[in-house]
Amino acid sequence: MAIPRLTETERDDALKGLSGWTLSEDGLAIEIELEFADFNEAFGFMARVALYADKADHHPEWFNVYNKVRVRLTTHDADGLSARDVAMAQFIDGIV
Ligand SMILES: C[C@H](O)[C@H](O)[C@H]1CNC2=NC(N)=NC(=O)C2=N1
Repeated sequence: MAIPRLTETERDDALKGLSGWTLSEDGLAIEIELEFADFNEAFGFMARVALYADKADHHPEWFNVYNKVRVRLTTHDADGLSARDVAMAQFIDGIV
């Protein structure tokens, strides 16, 4: 399903409303590095995001080592950032 890509203005406005996220070098994704108390907390976070992702049919690209989780959000079907990425980032901001 084709999902519209955000315009540059929409993208920059969206980033202003998020906390801790940065635009990737290629401009196609937003990224964040999160640090938790321990692995248990980190994995619990990942479990919550996984349930959101499954429901939203929108999946993060992420990397976890012990208590750190790096999350990259992009919309493959849009070859760039879409509203789904912003919604997921807002969800993540709300639970960390
Ligand atoms: C078939 C399935 O609905 C699509 O592949 C969904 C799955 N999850 C997805 N996740 C992300 N990040 N981008 C997508 O374009 C996407 N598309």
